[in-house]
Amino acid sequence: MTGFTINGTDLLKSKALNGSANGDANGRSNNYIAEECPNGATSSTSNANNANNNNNSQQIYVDEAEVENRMKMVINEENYSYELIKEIADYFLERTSIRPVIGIICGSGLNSLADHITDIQAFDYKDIPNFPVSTVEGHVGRMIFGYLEGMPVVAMQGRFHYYEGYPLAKCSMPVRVLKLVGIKYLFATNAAGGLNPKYKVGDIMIVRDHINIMGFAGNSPLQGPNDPRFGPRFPPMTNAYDRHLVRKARKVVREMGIENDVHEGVYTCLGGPNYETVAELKMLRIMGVDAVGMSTVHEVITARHCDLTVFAFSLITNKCATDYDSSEEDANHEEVVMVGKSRQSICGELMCRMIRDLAQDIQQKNGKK
Ligand SMILES: O=P(O)(O)O[C@H]1O[C@H](CO)[C@@H](O)[C@H]1O
Ligand code: HPA
Repeated sequence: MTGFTINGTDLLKSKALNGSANGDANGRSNNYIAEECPNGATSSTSNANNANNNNNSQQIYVDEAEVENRMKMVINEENYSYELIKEIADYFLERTSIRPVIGIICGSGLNSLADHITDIQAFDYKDIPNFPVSTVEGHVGRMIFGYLEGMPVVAMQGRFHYYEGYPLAKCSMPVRVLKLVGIKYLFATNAAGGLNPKYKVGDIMIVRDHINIMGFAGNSPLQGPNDPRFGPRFPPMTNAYDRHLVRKARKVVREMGIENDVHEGVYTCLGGPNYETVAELKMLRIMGVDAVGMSTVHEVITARHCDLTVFAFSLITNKCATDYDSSEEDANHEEVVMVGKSRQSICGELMCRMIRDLAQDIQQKNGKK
């Protein structure tokens, strides 16, 4: 966690070292002295202890209320508080009577997935209070409520990426909004580079799992104070992509007769916006990555944290070059969007059939109750 410093003093560290929010057992308040050691390291002592403290360190008075304020600022700016997210959810709930069960995120060039939705009510991101705006070509920037295969759904035509300048928590904040709107399932889609040599441009990869490389570097959408109203501090990720929905997708793909163009694999998200070097792609392949993009992973982590059931697929929009003499063209976003558009009908059909099948399951389950 960064951003909690005054004059180089780590406020969070000071707070943690100095006891409860209401003062210590001896009735001392939690205002305390933080010491900035000459070597740049920081240590803290309580106000009372410090009277006897006679070393060379520079002393800085740290106010408990100020710490709380700073924490709130960071939570609101980067993580969005539960209350703020609820306000955004209420904005929709007050304006539409549709109560979606499934949330869909349309990837680059895949806006048309939402064309299958009927009885739509659309909200431009720019009109939604406290909502970010899409800045990437191929992402319309609209939230669409309606019905798909008879199921109430909500679709995001446009997502937020880290490279746009949004922190990860803000990129995936809409997932929490959709949770509070009432969805139970998240269907995420993306455009991705095919790293598995068997993948062709235009193929689909059902996401079986992901590798959270940004998480390896300590960057997570769940970073910061945890609000248990969303989920636990340490959520498991072993069933991140629901195994029943993966099985269902296999069946649907067979029914569609497209099994030769569809794979199951591992996705990873890099920060972007640059595409990868050959050396990076070689490393990712060794790690077991099949498709690479710049989204989805943080959305799925956020979705699993708040107990949504997740299904995701990648449209392979380009082949990644893993040697310097490769004849593959350099990746470029125009091509990514173009391939998305050229494969919109197959991606749309997969989505519709999955939702039709899932709707039948849900009906059956409800019938049995
Ligand atoms: O993941 P989506 O949003 O589909 O878009 C993918 O396509 C863009 C790069 O061409 C990046 O934003 C990458 O993440
Ligand atoms: N790399 C990263 N993100 C992408 C790619 C790629 O090759 N294609 C589409 N999104």
